[in-house]
Amino acid sequence: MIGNIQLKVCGLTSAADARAAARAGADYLGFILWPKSPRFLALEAWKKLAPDLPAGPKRVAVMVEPGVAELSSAVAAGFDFVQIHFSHTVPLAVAAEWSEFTGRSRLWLAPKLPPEMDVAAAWLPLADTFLLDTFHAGGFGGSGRTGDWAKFARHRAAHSEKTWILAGGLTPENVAAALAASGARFVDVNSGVESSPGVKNAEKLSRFAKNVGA
Ligand SMILES: O=C(O)c1ccccc1N[C@@H]1O[C@H](COP(=O)(O)O)[C@@H](O)[C@H]1O
Repeated sequence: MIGNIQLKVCGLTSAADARAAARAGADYLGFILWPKSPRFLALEAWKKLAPDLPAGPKRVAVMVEPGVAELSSAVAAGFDFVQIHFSHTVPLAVAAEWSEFTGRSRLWLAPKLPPEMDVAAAWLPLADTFLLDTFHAGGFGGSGRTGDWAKFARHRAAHSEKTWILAGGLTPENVAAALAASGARFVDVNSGVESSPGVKNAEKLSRFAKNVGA
């Protein structure tokens, strides 16, 4: 926690970067289990890494539309939370299955929302936490592009019983403006604190944390 802001640092692939994130004040460490990501960490690699991770921050598996077997393997591997990115066209029954499997308190839903679309009312009971990332037609996350901060503020105000995480293109340079415009109390940073995909930059991380607290 930095001031009253919770921080997740995502896209980690090494223990050294996880320690740097923890030193910067991360409450959550994210590991991307999606093979198409340039920050992909295979589950076997995660299992080797886990004993060297810093104590304290919670561990988040980031997945894209997982099947139940895949989800089951991730949960069994010791993650505290599962963040699932998915197309808005995924049937509700599939999302309900994710929720039944993890329980709503461990599930972070990250719907891929076209600009004109809001979080569907039917998804809300499935998870306690929602992550709003920038829409980009060609992918699921890690775009490095900023999103619609007013839309985030609207969702947060309309459903204040949920935890809302702001993601998408956050950097040391824009995070203070993003917090002010969105009202977010929980941010997720990824490519904005990297030297290259999957490799974090300690100087950017500490500047990001400083600006979160400013
Ligand atoms: O980073 C990825 O490659 C990725 C792939 C698939 C799903 C999620 C992914 N990353 C998530 O994207 C957001 C924002 O990233 P960025 O700051 O715009 O680079 C973040 O939640 C990551 O967890």
